Amino acid sequence: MNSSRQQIRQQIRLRRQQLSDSEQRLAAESLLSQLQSFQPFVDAQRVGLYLANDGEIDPDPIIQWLWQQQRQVYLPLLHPFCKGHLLFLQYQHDTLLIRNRFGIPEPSLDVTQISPLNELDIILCPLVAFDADGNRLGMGGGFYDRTLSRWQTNANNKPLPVGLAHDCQHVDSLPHQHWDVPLPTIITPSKQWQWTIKSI
Ligand SMILES: Nc1nc2c(c(=O)[nH]1)N(C=O)[C@@H](CNc1ccc(C(=O)N[C@@H](CCC(=O)O)C(=O)O)cc1)CN2
Ligand SMILES: Nc1ncnc2c1ncn2[C@@H]1O[C@H](COP(=O)(O)OP(=O)(O)OP(=O)(O)O)[C@@H](O)[C@H]1O
Repeated sequence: MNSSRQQIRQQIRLRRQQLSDSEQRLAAESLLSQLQSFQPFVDAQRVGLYLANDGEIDPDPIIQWLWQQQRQVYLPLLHPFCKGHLLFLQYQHDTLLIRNRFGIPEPSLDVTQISPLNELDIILCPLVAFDADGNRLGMGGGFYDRTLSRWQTNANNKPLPVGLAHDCQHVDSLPHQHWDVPLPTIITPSKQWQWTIKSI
């Protein structure tokens, strides 16, 4: 089970790393257009995002649009004490970014900039692969699984998780584990995938 997760991870990571710069730019612009017709995104004031790494679809056009619209953007920071957990800190033009141990830029720890998770309206998540049932395979740290594990039971059902991916990250089916959190929506440059998630 684990080795096949690992194999899929490697295969799909390679696939997205091989996209050219112009394919990446086009994908990123198309993704913003898709989101602009997704109502929960249009209504969101506080949005969790990420900075592109490893060939991930680049949220930069989304971030620029949100800033223009005076919405708030939050980025993940690896929790300094709580292994495997993320904090979300506000990202503004002048936010100081420092590379984490994976080489991904993240805001430096400033407690005044932290948002409680359930005060984010929506969280746009990176992923490595997704399948026809909305199962998500990530980089393997379990960070987003832990972050999203309680969204459905939060009183306000926030934040709404939405996966972002290139079309080539879709696979027929993924082996999943009990801690995997299926996503109700995944958006690619060409399509909005929606699933009804059974309430728990
Ligand atoms: N852009 C982005 N930011 C993110 C994530 C992500 O998937 N994408 N994360 C989502 O969880 C968290 C970071 N998780 C990550 C987990 C593993 C690796 C990684 O490159 N692993 C290497 C091994 C590195 C090592 O162990 O030193 C590898 O698999 O090659 C990167 C990020 C938080 N920030
Ligand atoms: N909700 C959780 N509570 C405790 N441990 C968890 C939870 N979710 C995942 N884990 C642990 O994290 C490890 C990695 O999980 P998994 O391979 O599913 O990560 P991933 O979804 O690929 O990564 P990520 O969410 O960071 O993008 C697993 O070994 C699992 O034990």
